[in-house]
Amino acid sequence: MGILETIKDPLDLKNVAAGDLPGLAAEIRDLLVSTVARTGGHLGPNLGVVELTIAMHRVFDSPRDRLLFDTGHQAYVHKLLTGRAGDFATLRQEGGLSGYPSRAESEHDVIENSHASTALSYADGLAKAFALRGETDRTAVAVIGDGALTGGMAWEALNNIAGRKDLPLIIIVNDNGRSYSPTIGGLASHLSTLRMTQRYEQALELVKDNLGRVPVIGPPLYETLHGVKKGLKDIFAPQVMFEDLGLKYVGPIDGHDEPAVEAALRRAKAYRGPVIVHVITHKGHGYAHAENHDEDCFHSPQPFDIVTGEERARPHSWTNVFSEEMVKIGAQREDVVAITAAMLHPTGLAAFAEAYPSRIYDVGIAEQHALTSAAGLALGGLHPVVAVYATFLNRAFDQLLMDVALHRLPVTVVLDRAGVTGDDGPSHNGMWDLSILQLIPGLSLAVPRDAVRLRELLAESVAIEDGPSVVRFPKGALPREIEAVGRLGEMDLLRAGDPDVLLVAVGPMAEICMDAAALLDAQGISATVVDPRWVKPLDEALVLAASAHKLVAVVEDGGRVGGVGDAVARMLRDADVDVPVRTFGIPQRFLDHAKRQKILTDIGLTGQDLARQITEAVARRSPVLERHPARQTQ
Ligand SMILES: Cc1ncc(C[n+]2csc(CCOP(=O)(O)OP(=O)(O)O)c2C)c(N)n1
Ligand SMILES: CC(=O)[C@@H](O)[C@H](O)COP(=O)(O)O
Ligand SMILES: [Mg+2]
Repeated sequence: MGILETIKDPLDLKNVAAGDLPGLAAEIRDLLVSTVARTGGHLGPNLGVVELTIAMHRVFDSPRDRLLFDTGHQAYVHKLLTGRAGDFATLRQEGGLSGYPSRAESEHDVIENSHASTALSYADGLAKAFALRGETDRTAVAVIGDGALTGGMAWEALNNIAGRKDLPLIIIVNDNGRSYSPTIGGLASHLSTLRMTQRYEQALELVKDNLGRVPVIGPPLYETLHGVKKGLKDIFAPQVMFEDLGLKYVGPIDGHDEPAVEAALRRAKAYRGPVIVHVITHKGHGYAHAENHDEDCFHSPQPFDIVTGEERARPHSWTNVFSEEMVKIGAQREDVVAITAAMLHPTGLAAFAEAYPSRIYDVGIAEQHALTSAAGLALGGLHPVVAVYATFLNRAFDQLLMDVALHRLPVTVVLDRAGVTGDDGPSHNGMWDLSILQLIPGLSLAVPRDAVRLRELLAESVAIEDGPSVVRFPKGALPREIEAVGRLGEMDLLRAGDPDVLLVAVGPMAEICMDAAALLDAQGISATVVDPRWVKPLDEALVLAASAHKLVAVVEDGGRVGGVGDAVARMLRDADVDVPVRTFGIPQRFLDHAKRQKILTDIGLTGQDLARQITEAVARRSPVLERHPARQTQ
């Protein structure tokens, strides 16, 4: 029996002999690699925190102490140590373990995240709550990566935490020098100076030796540690930064030396005030294919071959088309620059960066800054293209509204992973943008239905110079191309029908709308299909088209509340066109993780389901169909 099998609860881990911990770490790594090779997932980040997570659970008493993982993508080891090793094979599968902390899964999971840079704020609040309730024995512990530490919220939290010297709150900076790519910016340079210096090994030894000697209680202990640190301070300037913020600093600690991490955490815990423990780890540690993976150390690989490290081929995707197109646009337009929030490769901007290295800005995990910095670039005479995942744009709503749109600035935002993404669960689905973007005055919003339209609409978007434009597309493989049979204003007519139903197909929903139309035809219901291409502003031609039909059905891969369907209904109301409008989209709830296609099927976004629902709707409204109910069941 392996050691991991004996750990049903963190308490069991505390009883494992120190000499057995390297064996446990090796077991965990094997399980991480063999599982993620099959399921895909966040391998590199988790391989890097094996010893750190073991040490955390040996030192703290979860769930009485609260262990928080920023972003949450590196919580697999935590899951394994909190009674979920037996279920680990179900990772990221429908009904199985989530790829992030999940409150439904375990009392040891406190927050459900995946959006970076929030954990310190949660920890701040928890520590304040413990204090106010007199629960003085409890400690809030947050692990945050060097990447997540580039996010503005983390610094807002640090500022507050530094203001409350009485709160027992431990911030573990898991510094592996990388987000996906190497982490950028002044903070990253500070940290990397510390890591890269030739005297780093010497420093680790010095800290380790001194940690071994100091007593394990209270502030006097910290003063001893402080003395150690002051000694280091002479050698390394960068750590002064945290001290200058007023936060106690312990480190740097070799994050793969479990006893050293444990010792540092015990001392930090004993201090009973806010402490930063700076831990140096290697992303992908212990699996050579991850460690040597230049692009992102297997940050989140597809399923892969364990021996060769070769990932399952990714299909030609929307991201690839955007990537190619950006290089072309860059050649034609010297004023076009691009911004990524620490996701150069996943957003497809790497090719642009290679072609035009002076025109790419990686701003770190800082979507708010990305948008307002884009506004500045636009004020300076450039046309920025900001590429982010749709769900992360939520962060920067106010910046897009007030800093870009109010100033009518030419900024193009490109939203990848729009609509249902699936495997990453509720926080990753890009189901908010179609609703929140409808609120922004002067913003133009394009939704391409296929690769041809993505090229077309991206070109049209960067040509807009009097306000922001957005292009959004989903995760994964490109759909089949659907050619227009005509044009209605700016809209593409995909299928001409008689005046029964007008299907408004929002971008990639065109495919299922065409399927539905064919099925409806077989039921004797004629459907016209239009793709508006621009869902904001909506084309006036839609009013005329709608008034010529008995029912309008809008189909979108966004939340139903406030989305395109609602915009169409409002437009028709305002024009006094009295045609019923049905909206089909993502129900306004948090969707559990599952495969994207499975979720789309479950929520009725398939040709067959649409046809069924529209048939029912028509039947409810049409006297003809009511008189001939048999037609409904054909
Ligand atoms: C707000 C937000 N923007 C972007 C991302 C995408 N993202 C996920 S993990 C990651 C890098 C995280 O780096 P770090 O915090 O250093 O953790 P590591 O993976 O290196 O352990 C990024 C950019 C995100 N999760 N949240
Ligand atoms: C944690 C995070 O935000 C990313 O790592 C994300 O999970 C990647 O998603 P994709 O696999 O769709 O690029
Ligand atoms: Mg990192």
